[in-house]
Parts: sequence; C-alpha cells; structure tokens
Amino acid sequence: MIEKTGRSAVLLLAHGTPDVLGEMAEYLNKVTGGRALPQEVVEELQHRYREIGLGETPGTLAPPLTRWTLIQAHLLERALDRLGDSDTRVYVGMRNWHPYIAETVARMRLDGVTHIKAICLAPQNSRTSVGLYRKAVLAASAGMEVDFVAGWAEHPLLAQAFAERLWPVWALACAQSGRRVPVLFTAHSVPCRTIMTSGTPVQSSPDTYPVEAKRTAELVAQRLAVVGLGNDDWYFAFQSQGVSGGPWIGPTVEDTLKAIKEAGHVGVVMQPIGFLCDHVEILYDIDIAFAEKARELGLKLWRAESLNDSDVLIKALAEIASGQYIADGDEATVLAPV
Ligand SMILES: C=CC1=C(C)c2cc3[nH]c(cc4nc(cc5[nH]c(cc1n2)c(C)c5CCC(=O)O)C(CCC(=O)O)=C4C)c(C)c3C=C
Ligand SMILES: [Fe+2]
Ligand SMILES: [Fe+2]
Repeated sequence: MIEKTGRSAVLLLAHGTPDVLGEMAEYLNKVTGGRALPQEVVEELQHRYREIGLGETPGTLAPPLTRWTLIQAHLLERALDRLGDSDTRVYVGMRNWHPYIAETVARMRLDGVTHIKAICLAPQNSRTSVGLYRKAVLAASAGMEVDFVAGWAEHPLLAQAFAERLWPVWALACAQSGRRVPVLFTAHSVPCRTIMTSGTPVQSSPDTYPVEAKRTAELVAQRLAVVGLGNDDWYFAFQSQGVSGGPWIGPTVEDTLKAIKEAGHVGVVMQPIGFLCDHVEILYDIDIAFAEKARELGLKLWRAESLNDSDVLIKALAEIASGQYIADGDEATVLAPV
C-alpha cells in the first residue's frame, strides 16, 4: 500500500506511438526532440507501421503500444485493489504521443494527486529513454512529490515473466528442430555517444543501460537452466540501430544471426527483453525484417510472445508501485510548491 499524506497515484511512462500514418512526421519530431529526419526516413517508418496495421484513419483498436500500455495500467490498478489499495489510481503518460506525460500529469493534478510514483515501462535505465521520461515528468510536476523508479532490470518477477514466455517457444523450437536451438536476447540499441562517460554536458558516470540489458537477459537465461538451457545456448544483441547520431552500439542482430548460422545452428529463438509489449520494433523489426534475414541465412526464427498482459509482469509492477521492491536508482524528488 502506498502510504503518504495527500493523494498518491501511479504514473506509467511509455514511449507513445502515432494513431495514424499521417501523424508520422510530427511523431518523429517529438522522438528526436525537434531534429528533422530526411523524408525517406519518415516514409520508411510509415511503411513499417503500415505493415503492422496502422492506417490512414484510426482503426477500431488503438495501435498495439497504446492498447497494451492502457491494458497494463488497468490490470495494475486491479492488482493494487486486490492488495487492499483501492484508492491508488494508475495513469498513463507517453513521451512522444498522446496521452502526453504533461497532459496526464495536469489531469492528475486536477484529480487532487500530490504524490506520483512514476514507473518507466522500460526496465533498463538509460539516458536516451528513461532519462527523457524523467525530464518530462519533472517539467510537468512542479509542487508535486515524485518517486521516480529509474531502473528495475533485475526485478525477479520481470525475469520470471520473460522466462514464462520464453520456455514454451524454446521447447517447441527444440522439438521441431530435433536439437537444441539457441536463444537470442535483444534490447534496443542506442547511439554510442549516449553511453560514454564524458560528453557535453559532461556526464560523470557511464550509462548503465548496456549492462542492465545484459543482466536482465542473464537472469532470464538462468531461469531456463532447469529445463536445459546452457550458458553456451544464448546470445545477446542490440537491435534496431537508428539512422542518426553516428554509430550505435552492437553487436547487431544481423551480425549475431550470421554468427549463429556459422556456429552450425539451424534456428534461433528471439526474445526482446527491453520491451514490455508489442510495437513496431517487435512486430516489424523482428517478425518481418529479422525473420527475412534469418530466412536468407537458412535459419528458422521463432519469437517469444511479448509480455503484454502477463500476470507476472503485473505482479512486478504492483510490487514496485506498492514499495515492496526498491529498484536501483530510485529518486524521491520533492519540488518547491508553485
Ligand atoms: C534505450 C533506448 C531506447 C528505447 C528503449 C527505445 C524504444 C523505442 N523506440 C521507438 C521508436 C523510435 N525510436 C527512434 C529513435 C531513437 N530511439 C532511441 C532509443 C530508444 N528507443 C534513440 C536514442 C533514438 C534516436 C533519437 C534521435 O534523436 O535520433 C525512432 C526514430 C527513428 C530511428 O532513429 O530509428 C523511432 C520511431 C519505440 C516505438 C520504442 C519502444 C516502445
Ligand atoms: Fe527509440
Ligand atoms: Fe527504435
């Protein structure tokens, strides 16, 4: 139970995604903080979003990222209720599209919320993702108290949730191939410059993101050890390198698939461990682009289902929301009243 004077609420922070193809340029403008991307990049992203079902007009369902995030918020509110905390509401704020973080925090203020427990739906802390969520929350919440949960990459229930999704598809892949199939865990790549120790402005410590991402993968792999996944049976790569900002961190999925083929394997099971629900980098980058790359290499590719409405994920979020799990990098920020 969240015990604070005043009214407390949970704010789930997510990336955001456009609702229709015509919003792509404006959306990308938000993602890059106003830096224009070439027209070919806008069109390529429209193509990818079209491939995963986005249209010219709003569909009957919201796009996957928005839909699953709102479902996760609803399930978390119900889980908190079951834990005896029926007063705590769960809100959703997105960094790059509606409902924007600023809009949601304004709504929370109108609803009388004074304490915000902000949880990023990106479990591994990073400057380019979580750092920007933090900035957006702090900019909108003057006078409110904010507990910002920066990273929960090592939460045991997060690893368990991923393991529960991985185990059935890994077992299936091994059965269909008649041999052990390696697992390729992935997380989103970031530009190399964003994880460097120094830069402008000077950053005093390295970004922990790559280490946290590999740590989550390791914890998931450890959970599958009991069913036979060995230390040599899994790989790790950074996926979806962007087009801008110089080099992005690797190894890339493309190079890793080649290495897996060269090691004599016939297939691979991919599991992205940095994303908590379906969106374009899973439904297009993995299911369409990497599947095609794997086919070219003569590898069969399986993917673990995304966490989406996983009960275990919701339990992890409930533990964080109720203070039963203290994540690394938590910061309570009390700003002066306006
Ligand atoms: C840890 C870092 C990042 C996570 C996690 C992440 C998730 C994520 N990204 C998109 C969609 C897009 N991201 C784009 C660019 C971009 N993404 C990151 C980092 C993370 N993204 C960076 C550093 C950048 C570059 C920003 C810049 O200023 O150029 C883009 C733009 C096109 C591109 O460069 O690929 C899109 C679109 C989603 C949907 C998502 C998780 C839900
Ligand atoms: Fe991104
Ligand atoms: Fe991306």
